[in-house]
Amino acid sequence: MSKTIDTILSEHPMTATIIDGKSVAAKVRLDCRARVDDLKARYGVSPGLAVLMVGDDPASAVYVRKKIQACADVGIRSHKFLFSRDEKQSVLIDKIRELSADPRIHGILVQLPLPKHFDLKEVLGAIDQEKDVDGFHLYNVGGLVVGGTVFPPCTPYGVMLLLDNSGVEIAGRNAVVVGASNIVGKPMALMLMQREATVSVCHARTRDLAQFTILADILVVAAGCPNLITGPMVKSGAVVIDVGINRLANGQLVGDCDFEAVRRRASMITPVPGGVGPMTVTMLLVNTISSAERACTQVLQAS
Ligand SMILES: Nc1nc(=O)c2c([nH]1)NC[C@@H]1CN(c3ccc(C(=O)N[C@@H](CCC(=O)O)C(=O)O)cc3)C=[N+]21
Repeated sequence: MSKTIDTILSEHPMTATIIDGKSVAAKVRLDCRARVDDLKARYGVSPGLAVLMVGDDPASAVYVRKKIQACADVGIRSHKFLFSRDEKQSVLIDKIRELSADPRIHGILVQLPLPKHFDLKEVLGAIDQEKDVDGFHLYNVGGLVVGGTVFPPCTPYGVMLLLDNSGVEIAGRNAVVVGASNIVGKPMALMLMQREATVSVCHARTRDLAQFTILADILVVAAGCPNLITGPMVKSGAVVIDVGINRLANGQLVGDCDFEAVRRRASMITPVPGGVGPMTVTMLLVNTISSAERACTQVLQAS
């Protein structure tokens, strides 16, 4: 009699295949390049992204630099706007309104986190929803709830692409999301739900977290706690997506999983760095290009 997959898995501790975010990102960026060239040829338009950054948080500066470099790589114009950390909110909002009205700008991104005296809802609400390439405006969040949003938020969108690109079946499977932030955990859960996964959402402080994670066929961890997920918490053969980015005291960059231990249980795992991070930046490019394409075709329909 042939063995069930569960028997085979329990008899053979596995070493997970590494899901290479960099190489998937490179493939998607090739496609981006082609779409940018096409926009230029058909409409004489090159997509434009505005990146607004408040303060000089070193991590934010690194991410902003990566985004701007990625834009340059595929032919997207990027415009960076820096504000001092004690800038008035109204000055930032005026700039967002100006960019919202500028037809050469197709995407507006406000780098987060903002200093405490900013009201995040008001700032994000000032972004034209048709240019909200981060997908953080309430309109786009609502779209996500109903299914089929205009701009899926970049990190969970990138995770879905990694899963699809790796041939992971989603419908009917158990997905556990650890971390319920507005930018990763919540939209991630909604996207997995939309694809008919059975979704549980946990927190770093969930009691007996392992009781939930052990059921996951697909485990997405975005809690920002190094070593939160240890080997025994992971079901044999699970697909593990580590969204955490933590800088240790020794300067090392690690995710939320004890990578070596989890790797011996999982069938696939994303590394940190080189997993979800490169996809986040890439999906920003995808959203910006989609926005430019939409703007071009809308002009045609109107005339
Ligand atoms: N409005 C807004 N939109 C964002 O998309 C946004 C944000 N704010 N605030 C911060 C988070 C974080 N984020 C990352 C981008 C790139 C990597 C990335 O490229 N990581 C590399 C390594 C990074 C390194 O070496 O430091 C990797 O994982 O391989 C990670 C994280 C975007 N975010």
